[in-house]
Amino acid sequence: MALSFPAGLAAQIAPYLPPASSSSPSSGHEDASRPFVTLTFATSLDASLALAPGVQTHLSGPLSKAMTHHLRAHHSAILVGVSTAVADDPGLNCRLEGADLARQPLPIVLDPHARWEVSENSRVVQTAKNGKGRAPIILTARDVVAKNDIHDDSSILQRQRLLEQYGGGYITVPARDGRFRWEDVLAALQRLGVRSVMVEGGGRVINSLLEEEQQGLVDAVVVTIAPTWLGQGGVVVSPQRTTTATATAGFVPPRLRDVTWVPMGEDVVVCGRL
Ligand SMILES: NC(=O)c1ccc[n+]([C@@H]2O[C@H](COP(=O)([O-])OP(=O)(O)OC[C@H]3O[C@@H](n4cnc5c(N)ncnc54)[C@H](O)[C@@H]3O)[C@@H](O)[C@H]2O)c1
Ligand SMILES: Nc1nc(=O)c(N)c(NC[C@H](O)[C@H](O)[C@H](O)COP(=O)(O)O)[nH]1
Repeated sequence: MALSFPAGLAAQIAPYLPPASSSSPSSGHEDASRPFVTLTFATSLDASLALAPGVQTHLSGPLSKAMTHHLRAHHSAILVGVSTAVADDPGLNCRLEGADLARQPLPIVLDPHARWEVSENSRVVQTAKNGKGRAPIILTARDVVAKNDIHDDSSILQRQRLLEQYGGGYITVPARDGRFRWEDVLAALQRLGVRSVMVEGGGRVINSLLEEEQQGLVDAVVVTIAPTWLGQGGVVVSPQRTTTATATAGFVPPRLRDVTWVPMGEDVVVCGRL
């Protein structure tokens, strides 16, 4: 069913959206060499994204869910980690009333080891096939693809061919110990023509972007807080402190600035900048 997001709420979120064009003076995003980055997710009162790894948990109420789709309509890409793609089988499209293909964001999946067995049955592929969204681009570690693409029958190549039919595919990014540097991820997106990306999760993706040395890459933060406790054992947002920071008495924890709290039904959405 198509979602709708009230104009009054949209006006309160507007200052945190990426600029319509990179030359907009209101953006606060001076660096045209990389895309505008919005970090956004829904959390419980105990900072959980899901009841357990691999379990999809609906936290957002109808209004904050519509807000997420409003954000999707204003970004050129949506990024998730492979465990979210596997757990949720997401559509990764904008399902707002009147959203047309021209305004659909490009789904990006961080999958260094090419673990996601994306197929014709995956919801994101079905969505692209039905003209309701775009096929995903999967970012894979350079050495993983190098090992596989010499075999014509390798499953990565089959998946690549499937995705290419709909305009998606794999691209490779340098990795160290199976991890990409966010600068390299953003540079790859920039080369694809992505001007703005919303990073939706899951836990490992969010925590890695909130590590001290990566925070400078985040332009806006939009977090939905739902009035529930998921309990221990969930997927928790709690970034690693660096060794020096932990050992230093004067450690100043990261804090949002330019903060706006927007009640949305039973949830509250907190917007800010890092
Ligand atoms: N509430 C929400 O807003 C929300 C949003 C997204 C996902 N989720 C939930 O979160 C759970 C998944 O979260 P998770 O933490 O298990 O996994 P995840 O979705 O963060 O994916 C983790 C994987 O992504 C890749 N990855 C992450 N950062 C990387 C980096 N810097 N470089 C290279 N690869 C990187 C790695 O392969 C890693 O194993 C699911 O249960 C899903 O339903 C909730
Ligand atoms: N805003 C938000 N509220 C939630 O309660 C929840 N579980 C997610 N999860 C984020 C995740 O990135 C995607 O929303 C899902 O993977 C589903 O994506 P689709 O709707 O199928 O496109 N996001």
